[in-house]
Amino acid sequence: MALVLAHLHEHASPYALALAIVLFLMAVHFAMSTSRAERLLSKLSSPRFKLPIIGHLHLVGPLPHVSLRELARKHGPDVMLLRLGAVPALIVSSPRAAKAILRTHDHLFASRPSSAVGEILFSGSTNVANAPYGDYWREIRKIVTTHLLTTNKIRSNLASREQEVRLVLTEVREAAAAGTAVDLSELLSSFAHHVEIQTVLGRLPREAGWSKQFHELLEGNSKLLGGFNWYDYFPSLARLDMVSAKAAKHKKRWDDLLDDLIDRHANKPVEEDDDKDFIDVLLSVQVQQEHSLTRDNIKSVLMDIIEAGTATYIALDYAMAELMRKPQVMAKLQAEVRRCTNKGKEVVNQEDLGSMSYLKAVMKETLRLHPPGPLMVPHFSMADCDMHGYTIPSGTRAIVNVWALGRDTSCWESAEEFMPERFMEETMDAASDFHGNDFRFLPFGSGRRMCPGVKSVTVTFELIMANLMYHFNWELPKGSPGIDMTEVFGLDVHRKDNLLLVPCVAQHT
Ligand code: HEM
Repeated sequence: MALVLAHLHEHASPYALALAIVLFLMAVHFAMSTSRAERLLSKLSSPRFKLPIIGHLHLVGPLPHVSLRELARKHGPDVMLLRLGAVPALIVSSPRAAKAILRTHDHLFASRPSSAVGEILFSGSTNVANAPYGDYWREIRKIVTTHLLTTNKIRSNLASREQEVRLVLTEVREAAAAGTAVDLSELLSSFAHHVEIQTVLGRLPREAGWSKQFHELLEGNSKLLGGFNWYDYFPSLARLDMVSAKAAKHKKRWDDLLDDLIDRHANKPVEEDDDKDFIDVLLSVQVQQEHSLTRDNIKSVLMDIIEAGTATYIALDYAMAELMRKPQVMAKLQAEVRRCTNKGKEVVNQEDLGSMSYLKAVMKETLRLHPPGPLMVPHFSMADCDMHGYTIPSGTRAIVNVWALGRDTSCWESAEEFMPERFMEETMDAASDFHGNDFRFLPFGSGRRMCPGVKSVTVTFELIMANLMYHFNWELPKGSPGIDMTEVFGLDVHRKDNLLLVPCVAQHT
């Protein structure tokens, strides 16, 4: 390069020479910073068997949370470095390391890595979950937490939640009367998504077609964004037309639906503050110009909220599956719910839930064993930091294996067993919660990027579970081989098979 510059010095114009010098300096800077980051990362523990181009990707099986735990046991129980294609990733597998990333260095690790497909689907990653750390993320996160996920708003949405519960109960009662099985997975999925759709669209009358469209769109998201996607690890390939075109086509379908819904809201007057659904809120924020939100920003945030129903459904499905595998736990839960609810109630409501401590323990235990996002959403560092004697360079992706934390045998007794009692008052783990303070148990994450939906999910989970326990007894269909807990890894981790159960109306009601 120096020879080329000397040659240019003799023969080229001053302008070309200046340009060449700038390019040369940029190349030197890039090479130096890359090699510095590489040097720092190479000090971290890492599996030896790395292949050209794909790095360690071949060591990650179809259930990445499981393979990462096995690899961590051998190569880095706290942290290890994996080369996932072109991307170095810090795999965090112990409470101590999770605390370092999500508390001690939370301010440095609070960004998100960019994802080529996420950029297209969320109009430049302008949803809350994918937005890089900065002013824009702070603004939209504040809008979501102050207008949608407050205790008051959750309380004012209770009527619509209870209405969704009623619809589920009606379907289950019909199956009970006919003596047939219900597809509880399907029913819970539709319930959890409707709760979120209702929050977003509340003011519009329910139209059956939307639900189907949202369902298809969410499935599309899961296919494009789910799993250990190769295009996240080979960013330059992701820009190839094939992937981009698919994502752009899918995004167009989201746009058509959301634009229609936003237009309908914009053309209808809103009277009371309490009647405002989330689209109203976002539109009024836009009109008052409190924040510079574009329509694309609004659509990205709506997609986040609608997507969130999936994790709630997965938690409910696992809870019912575990209860069916442990009839004594189900009986104990039913006894509590029936004891704490007045006889003959049509719907167990939020006031009844307060004293149901075993129900709360069942939710915690479900999320300990089956966090719907076992690897959370990746974090991304914005500056160098020192951790356990290593310097982690800026621009490193961190993947926290919360599934492995929840099953760590050095932290939990009988770690693989579904035992809600561990979270009851008389035990050591009773004080443990999922609000991001116990680093053994992080189904909602911790720190600045922690899930803002915790309170909302808790109410939804408790309400529907209490009602299913209060009104019905449950059995497996005749000849059923039992509950299959085989998992599938996608955008979230869920059970492979749908849960088919035969309900029977409980006599006490
Ligand atoms: C069982 C249900 C749910 C689980 C297990 C769950 C879990 C998570 C996790 C692990 C994260 C990433 C945390 C991190 O990176 O540190 C997250 C982020 C997020 N969740 Fe949830 N979530 C659930 C339901 C919901 C609901 C119902 C909503 C809203 C209505 C919601 C809204 C969000 C948003 C907006 C983010 C992005 C936060 C950010 O990046 O700043 N989630 N969630």
